[in-house]
Amino acid sequence: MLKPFPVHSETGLGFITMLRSVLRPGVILGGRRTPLNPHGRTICLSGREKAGTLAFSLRKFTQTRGSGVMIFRQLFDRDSCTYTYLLADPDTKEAVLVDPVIELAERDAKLVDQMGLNLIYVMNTHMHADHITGTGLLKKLVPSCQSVISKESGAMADVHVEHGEVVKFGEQELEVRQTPGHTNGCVTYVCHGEKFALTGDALLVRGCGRTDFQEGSAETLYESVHSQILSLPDDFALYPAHDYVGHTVTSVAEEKEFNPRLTKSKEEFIDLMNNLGLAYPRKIDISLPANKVCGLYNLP
Ligand SMILES: N[C@@H](CCC(=O)N[C@@H](CSS)C(=O)NCC(=O)O)C(=O)O
Ligand SMILES: [Fe+2]
Repeated sequence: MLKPFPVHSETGLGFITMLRSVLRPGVILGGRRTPLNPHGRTICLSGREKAGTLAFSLRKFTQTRGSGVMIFRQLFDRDSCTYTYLLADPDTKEAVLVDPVIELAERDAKLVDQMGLNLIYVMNTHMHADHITGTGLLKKLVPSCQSVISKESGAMADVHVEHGEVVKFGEQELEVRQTPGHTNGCVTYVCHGEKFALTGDALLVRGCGRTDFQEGSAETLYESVHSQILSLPDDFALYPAHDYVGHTVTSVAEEKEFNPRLTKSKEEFIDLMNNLGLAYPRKIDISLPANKVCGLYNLP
């Protein structure tokens, strides 16, 4: 049975307060209270949902879960369909950006400034092949921040992280989990306190990263995703680095049930991934050399 996944709040209202505001007393379906959307319209439940499945995403400025509070923003690049994440500790104001895009580095720096945050790390989940990372430009725009990427990526950075290490900003923590297969340097950043993971291109919503370049391996990806991501608790939210059809977030439970690639056997998965027949990313020839030096290459 799916459980609702965590909500990352953007208004300063607590999780419970927000849930109360969308739960209308007395609306029960199949023995469960039925959430309404903020406009008061009942969400229509499919057959599967009526059987007890309800997954929904509500997003506000800050989120309180237990004693943990984190500022969480998901930002989007329409050209490369990349998600960039801004995470911050509201008490110390320390912030990190994950997977920024060079064309939108000024947008990201402006948001950090407007929110009064102190950007300490600009991080990447892997060496991207489809766009130039905003890391180098952000380091110019916010000189005090440091770049972060995995040691395995082979890319230049101020800080190289390895499996099991923890990135701290204020009281917030991200565990580094090595999830190779899309590239050999891919990592997933897991936030246990807020119950979510930033999966990069290892796991996409109802999909996964391709494995046909950058030392990709379908077998390795299958093992990484199952052992390091889908082994997290069912209600962990999973945020990808890309989405091409409009999804924003998923959960461990959803992907274990609905991912059309990763619910297959390992042999079927390898066969599928080795026959995707995708065109190479348009910008691969400029992105890889630039990202090897954390996007500092030929900066304007
Ligand atoms: N059309 C895009 C590239 C699309 C693409 O290859 N995406 C990658 C992630 S970026 S390295 C991927 O792994 N896709 C998985 C899939 O199943 O599509 C462009 O030209 O940039
Ligand atoms: Fe990628």
